[in-house]
Amino acid sequence: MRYLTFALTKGRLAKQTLALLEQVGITCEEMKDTDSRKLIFVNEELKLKFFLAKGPDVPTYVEYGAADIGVVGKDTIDEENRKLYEVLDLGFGKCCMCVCGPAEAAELLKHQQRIRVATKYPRIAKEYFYNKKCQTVEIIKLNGSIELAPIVGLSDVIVDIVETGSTLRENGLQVLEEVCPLSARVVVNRVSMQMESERITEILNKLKTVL
Ligand SMILES: Nc1ncnc2c1ncn2[C@@H]1O[C@H](COP(=O)(O)OP(=O)(O)OP(=O)(O)O)[C@@H](O)[C@H]1O
Ligand SMILES: O=P(O)(O)OC[C@H]1O[C@H](OP(=O)(O)OP(=O)(O)O)[C@H](O)[C@@H]1O
Repeated sequence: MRYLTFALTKGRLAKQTLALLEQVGITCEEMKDTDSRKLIFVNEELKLKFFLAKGPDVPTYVEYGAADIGVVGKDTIDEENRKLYEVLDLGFGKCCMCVCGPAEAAELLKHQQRIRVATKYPRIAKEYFYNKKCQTVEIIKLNGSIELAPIVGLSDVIVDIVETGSTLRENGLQVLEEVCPLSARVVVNRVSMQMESERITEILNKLKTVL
């Protein structure tokens, strides 16, 4: 039997992903050693391999078949736009993609023809404003601390993830429009879905019973 490989997202989603897999008997003791520099982990009994990667790299590994299955945020799936199947909503990592800014920017969104939008998610932002059809946007790609942009005058608004809203509140910003709800999803390589359909379906069915 060949190994099935999982690409899991490092960081915020990792703990809940591992806990969920554990609930359905998919365990990997080695992976819990957070001090280790080891990158790939094996469960010989189940013939499974696991690795942790940066979120935006997970869809890449899955599209190319280097991983059969991935767990990644919906934001990253939409932004990366890779060829893969999105098969299951895991219901954690819940947050919302929003257009945010200072209260005054609400007027700009209604009336101003051209606005500047800072974001880590240029594709999602472009598509959102394109579908609204009423505005020309200049998208400015940033890599973090997006809330800074309207404060220092780099942009009028931002498109970013809001979870508790505390980052916005602490910086005098607010949600102006909601783009879409987000959560962690399971993605599957297109060929693996055909070739390993039985094993993958069994894993997905087990996961569904604990969601
Ligand atoms: N408050 C939040 N902020 C950001 N992402 C969140 C939040 N809550 C849930 N998520 C989800 O967790 C995923 C991974 O978040 P994480 O913070 O680990 O990555 P990141 O912020 O993109 O990475 P990095 O900190 O390395 O830049 C996101 O893609 C998103 O789907
Ligand atoms: O609504 P909240 O609960 O405040 O969470 C949202 C914040 O968390 C994320 O940033 P992250 O911590 O990933 O840091 P980053 O800005 O460097 O990406 C996101 O980009 C927001 O800034």
